[in-house]
Amino acid sequence: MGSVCGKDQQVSPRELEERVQAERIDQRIRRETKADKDVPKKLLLLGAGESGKSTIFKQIKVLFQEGFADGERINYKTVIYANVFQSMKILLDGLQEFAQSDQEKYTLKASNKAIGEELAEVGGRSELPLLTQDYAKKLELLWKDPAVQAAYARGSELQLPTCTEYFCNNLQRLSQIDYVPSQEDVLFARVRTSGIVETTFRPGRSDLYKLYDVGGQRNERKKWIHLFEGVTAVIFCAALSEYDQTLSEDENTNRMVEARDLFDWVLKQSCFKETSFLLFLNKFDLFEQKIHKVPLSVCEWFSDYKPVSTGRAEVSHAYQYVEKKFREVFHKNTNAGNVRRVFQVYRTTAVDKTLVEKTFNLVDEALTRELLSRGGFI
Ligand SMILES: Nc1nc2c(ncn2[C@@H]2O[C@H](COP(=O)(O)OP(=O)(O)OP(=O)(O)O)[C@@H](O)[C@H]2O)c(=O)[nH]1
Ligand SMILES: [Mg+2]
Repeated sequence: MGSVCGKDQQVSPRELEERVQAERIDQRIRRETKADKDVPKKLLLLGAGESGKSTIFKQIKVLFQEGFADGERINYKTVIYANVFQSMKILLDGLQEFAQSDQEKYTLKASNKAIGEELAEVGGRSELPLLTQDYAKKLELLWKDPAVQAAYARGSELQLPTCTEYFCNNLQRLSQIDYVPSQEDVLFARVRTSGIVETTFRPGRSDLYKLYDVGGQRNERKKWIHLFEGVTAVIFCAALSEYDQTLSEDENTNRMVEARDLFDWVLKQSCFKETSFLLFLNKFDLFEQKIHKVPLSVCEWFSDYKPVSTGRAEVSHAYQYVEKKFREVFHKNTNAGNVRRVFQVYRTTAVDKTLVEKTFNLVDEALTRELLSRGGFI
């Protein structure tokens, strides 16, 4: 705000008094925010399995820390290879199941049958091999086989990892002798989180944050409770595109319904009465593809959804509907008078670095504004 007295200006006593007052507030903000900058604000990433929490966590390292060094990326090679072999094994098992009702559509080309048998056996081993160029050629033949593509189109019924298409479209590159995974490959690599991981970061010149990532599958959730004290904000991830999928740990429960019930449960926790909630409606890239093929109403929570049109307008209409449903859950659990519990919804694609950076700038802005408002500064 600068000096209270301009050189050439005539200032009335009332104006002077206002300026002195403003300068005092400014000084207090500067003092207190400087002290606060060194005390990390606690952020929890919560959400069901495969909603994208660890991918957001990895992006923090890429965006606000040193990224993944060569050595760390090389360590991801075995994870990526395991993702590839397991994806193919799931697709080949799926073929067998689907072939029972449509033999012709779900049978491999005669020239690929022997390769299919070999790779189904490899994919089932507990110790998976390295992806040699020979394996990559065979996997590529299978991936392009119309029967495998038909099974992939029904991937929602198969518990296929989200990264299947990304890695299967890059088999040649992945199998080069000197292959070192790129930062993007690391973001797509799927490892189920078990336990709790934490990191401290500062986006730009802003506040210091401590971010916690947890395992989202049901058997992991009992560990969450140890983190619930002193939380500035919960980042709740829900995968938008999984409205037609069931849980990998319980094939009778729809993933979106699980996300709703989990969100509801987290909101009810007494430690979070005044905690801010940042809802990341994630996997938007996959949602916008799927919405044209699978009606939103297949999910029981969205049974009354009516599409309005086709194309981009429909994507946006469907997204807004889902956002509204989550907002209802938040408001059902939050008294109208509780202005302290800030709620923001973000449409995210966790594998998109630029978008995650923009989202975190918005998150930082929202949390800073909210903390200033709590301190009575604004
Ligand atoms: N295409 C796409 N893939 C995503 C997105 N977000 C996450 N993924 C992929 O989805 C898979 C699962 O993501 P994770 O970040 O491991 O999910 P999680 O919530 O940590 O899962 P748990 O550790 O089991 O709780 C990974 O292969 C990610 O690369 C997204 O927005 N778009
Ligand atoms: Mg995880």
